Amino acid sequence: MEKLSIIKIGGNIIEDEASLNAFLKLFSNLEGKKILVHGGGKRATHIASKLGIESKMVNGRRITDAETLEVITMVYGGLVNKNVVAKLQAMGTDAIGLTGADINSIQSDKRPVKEIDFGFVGDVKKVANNSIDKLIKADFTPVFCAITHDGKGQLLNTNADTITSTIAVGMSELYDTSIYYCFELNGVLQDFDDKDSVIKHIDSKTYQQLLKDEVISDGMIPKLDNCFDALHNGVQKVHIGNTSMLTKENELFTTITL
Ligand SMILES: Nc1ncnc2c1ncn2[C@@H]1O[C@H](COP(=O)(O)OP(=O)(O)O)[C@@H](O)[C@H]1O
Ligand SMILES: CC(=O)N[C@@H](CCC(=O)OP(=O)(O)O)C(=O)O
Repeated sequence: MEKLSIIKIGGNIIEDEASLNAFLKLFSNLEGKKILVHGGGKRATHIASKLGIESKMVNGRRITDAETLEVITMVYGGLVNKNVVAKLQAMGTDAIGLTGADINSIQSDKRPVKEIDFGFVGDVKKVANNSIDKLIKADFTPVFCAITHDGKGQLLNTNADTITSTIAVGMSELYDTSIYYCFELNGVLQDFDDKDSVIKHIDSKTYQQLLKDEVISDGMIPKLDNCFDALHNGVQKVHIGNTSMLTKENELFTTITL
């Protein structure tokens, strides 16, 4: 099978113009078939606050009422996505920006209300791998933002890490698929105060121990859950690290296996 890399960039990279440009240069030069997924949670929180809208997060997920959905649609689907696409075009990569509604690429169900009502948040149901593959085969580079739809006209907010793992699972029917979660740190850290204390390898067993020892917290827990979901469902390899892990020179990052 041909190789496909799915690369996700976190909100802190997007916030820093120099880091974003450096990452996009690496991404642009990366050989082989590739898909980019971006978040932008920080930017959404910032712009919402300028509009007088308070952001509420529960378990790392944004409570998305109708007003917040308008903000995230403008920020993820517009501002961030189109800037990234324009920068990639300037670097010679024929990028196409997408939400999950475009070419019906990612359908989701509105999250059912249990203890918490997350509002317009979607849990991914179906990835149109063959439609996405048409773009890839035509030599376009898809750039996805953190928005899906329910197929009935409703846009839904969906965490970018989850979008990454579910696209990767869908595409693994067609390609030998690897995920690269790029963020501002060098990888999953043993000691949060020592930025070089990267845990080079995590498997299901060591993950349970890390949880028990409270070495990982916050956004890292759903990120790792997404990694294991992907590995259980056909994805070959998952990596977490800073953007330079996309180069052959950097060997300091975390690899996740089952
Ligand atoms: N052991 C750990 N190593 C690295 N990051 C950790 C660890 N435990 C918690 N984290 C937190 O997880 C965050 C990454 O998750 P998240 O904010 O969802 O990422 P992203 O920037 O990719 O959206 C880091 O910024 C860090 O604050
Ligand atoms: C439902 C939900 O929480 N969606 C996320 C989507 C953005 C995202 O995931 O951005 P980062 O990768 O930059 O965190 C949010 O609105 O914050």
